[in-house]
Amino acid sequence: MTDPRPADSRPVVPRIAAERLPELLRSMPKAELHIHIEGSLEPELIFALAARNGVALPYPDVDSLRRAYAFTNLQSFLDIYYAGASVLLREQDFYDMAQAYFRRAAADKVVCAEIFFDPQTHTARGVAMQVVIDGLHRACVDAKKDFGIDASLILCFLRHLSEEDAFATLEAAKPYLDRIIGVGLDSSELGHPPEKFARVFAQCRELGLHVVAHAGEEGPPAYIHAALDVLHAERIDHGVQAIHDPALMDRLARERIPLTVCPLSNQKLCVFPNLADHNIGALLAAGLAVTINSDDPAYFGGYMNDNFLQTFAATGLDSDAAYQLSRNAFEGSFADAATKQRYIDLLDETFLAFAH
Ligand code: HPA
Ligand SMILES: [Zn+2]
Repeated sequence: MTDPRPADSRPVVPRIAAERLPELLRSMPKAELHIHIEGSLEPELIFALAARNGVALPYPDVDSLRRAYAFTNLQSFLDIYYAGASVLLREQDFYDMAQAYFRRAAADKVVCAEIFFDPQTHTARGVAMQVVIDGLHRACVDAKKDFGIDASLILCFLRHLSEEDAFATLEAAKPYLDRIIGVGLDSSELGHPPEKFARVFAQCRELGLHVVAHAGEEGPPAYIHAALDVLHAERIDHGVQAIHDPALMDRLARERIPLTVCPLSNQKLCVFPNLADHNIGALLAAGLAVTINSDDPAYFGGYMNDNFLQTFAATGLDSDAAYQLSRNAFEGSFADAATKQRYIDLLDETFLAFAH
């Protein structure tokens, strides 16, 4: 069998026949680097938690809530996403939400999950930072025990809120920084460029936290430049608008900056008209360190395997791309070098098993 890939550091992995691709995509080990845990809250759990906590919802039942999931852009989603999160009040609620995600992720062969959470969505409703972090952290510890998933937490600042609010959030999180691997930036992108949070992120870096940021989901390439140059983001969440800036594309490829791309999210929020129009193939072909992720799986119609299977079916990506996407995620994770190698060995073993 000939291997068409360039003779760089990549190992020789066998190409898998197209008819076995769905099975390969389902069974290969994965890292999920872009998942908002509040976006994993399924309508059934929203209603169960609302009943448990005596929270009134503006929808009579699960089906009518689900019918409201017809989004036209990022903001139309965020409005419903923040409303859904209003049922989360107690430590056990955060635990139950995260545990449900880990159960689904394990079924999709996720072995490493770096989870975003939005504390301001909760502290603004009077829920203490400790309640949020205690529940999520306990679920992360049990994820290893129950599902074999290495799970860690990334605190996201809401960019539609002020710098002052972000600083207050960082202050409230300081007693718990040993349970957080990094910080991110999410919520409404347009009109809220990364520069707004330059000083907050500078302090986060001084505290030894990893830094990621949403940029170039709906916003222009300039926001990706700013995430890299001003916030010193180590990964770009989404980043698909980089395609409009050739110099930026060169830089992202040269520096191997991971892009945590979320195809079903992009489809549901009308970033691309159809999945078949997604630019993931072009980003990969340009040598960018692209990964596939679910973003807000309960709202966008799919978890990791749905994202992989539907994207490959719609765009015609092959098994070489599958290998590269999974490997990019392991290399782009914040795991230590030995753990990354263990993940990559697992990936290689899967491909070798499929070749026989
Ligand atoms: O896709 C997203 N973009 C920005 N903020 C978010 N918060 C949850 N999901 C998203
Ligand atoms: Zn996101």
